[in-house]
Amino acid sequence: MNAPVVPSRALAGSTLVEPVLAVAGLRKSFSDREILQGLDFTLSPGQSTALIGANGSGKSTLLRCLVRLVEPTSGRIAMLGQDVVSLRPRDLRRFRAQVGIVWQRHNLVPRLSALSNVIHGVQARMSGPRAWFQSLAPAEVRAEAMACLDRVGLADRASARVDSISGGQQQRVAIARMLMQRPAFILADEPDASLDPQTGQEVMELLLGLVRQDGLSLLVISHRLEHTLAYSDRILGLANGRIALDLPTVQANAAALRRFFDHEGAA
Ligand SMILES: Nc1ncnc2c1ncn2[C@@H]1O[C@H](COP(=O)(O)OP(=O)(O)OP(=O)(O)O)[C@@H](O)[C@H]1O
Repeated sequence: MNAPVVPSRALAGSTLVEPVLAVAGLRKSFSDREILQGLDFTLSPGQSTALIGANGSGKSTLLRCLVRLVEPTSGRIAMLGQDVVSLRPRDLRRFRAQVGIVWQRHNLVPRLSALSNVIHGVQARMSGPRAWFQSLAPAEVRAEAMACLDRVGLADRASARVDSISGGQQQRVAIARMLMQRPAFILADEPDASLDPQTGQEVMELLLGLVRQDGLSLLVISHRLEHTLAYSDRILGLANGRIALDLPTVQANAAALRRFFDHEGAA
């Protein structure tokens, strides 16, 4: 039987803070390979947490399990006050609408404008043609989409076709689209991959700004050591199917982290 998730309270200064995420005994197997071998951790709200580990250590699997894009084999997940594993399909959809996901590949519609793509983000909250077509979107949705584009520094490219803007700008449009969901929690799976160093840095800065200025919580996978050190408050390291590292970023030692990136602990 699964252990109940009792969100342990974390002390932040003198205030008791409810975790935004509590994971207990999380396991995931593919065929006979157990990739996640019983993970336990909690995250406090309003923090940026970096998830690191060697190729194949299970980072993406963990992220996907948190929103049940991959079904956990066993274990408990409490996120944003929801018992995620027990959610039925309709409630699962509602829950997912509160979680913004940023992928390495952003799946924008290339021939549509940046603004139209951002408007599509409202589908998490609204269905039908009004969520699909810029011309049918209510004025308040269009205004909110413009505000999201402005938040990512692209208000002046609203009418540009997505296939005419740079890779970094496309990633920003994807982040603006995700903001249309009004998420409370962001999961980001290598948002800085396939971008040049400067652009990757700008995207990471943007995500950290959402934590610092907008109070969102972020769990971000990055293969770049310098980004992990610069853009997180806490670092979780996966190795051999377990959480093998958990420390505040200010205490991190670059050489010790390097081993996680290079070879340590594929599952
Ligand atoms: N749907 C699946 N079916 C079978 N095996 C899978 C599936 N998804 C992932 N795996 C395997 O699980 C292991 C962990 O994969 P995962 O993508 O989670 O690792 P990762 O740490 O994110 O790797 P990377 O850093 O290379 O992206 C890998 O061996 C992978 O091949």
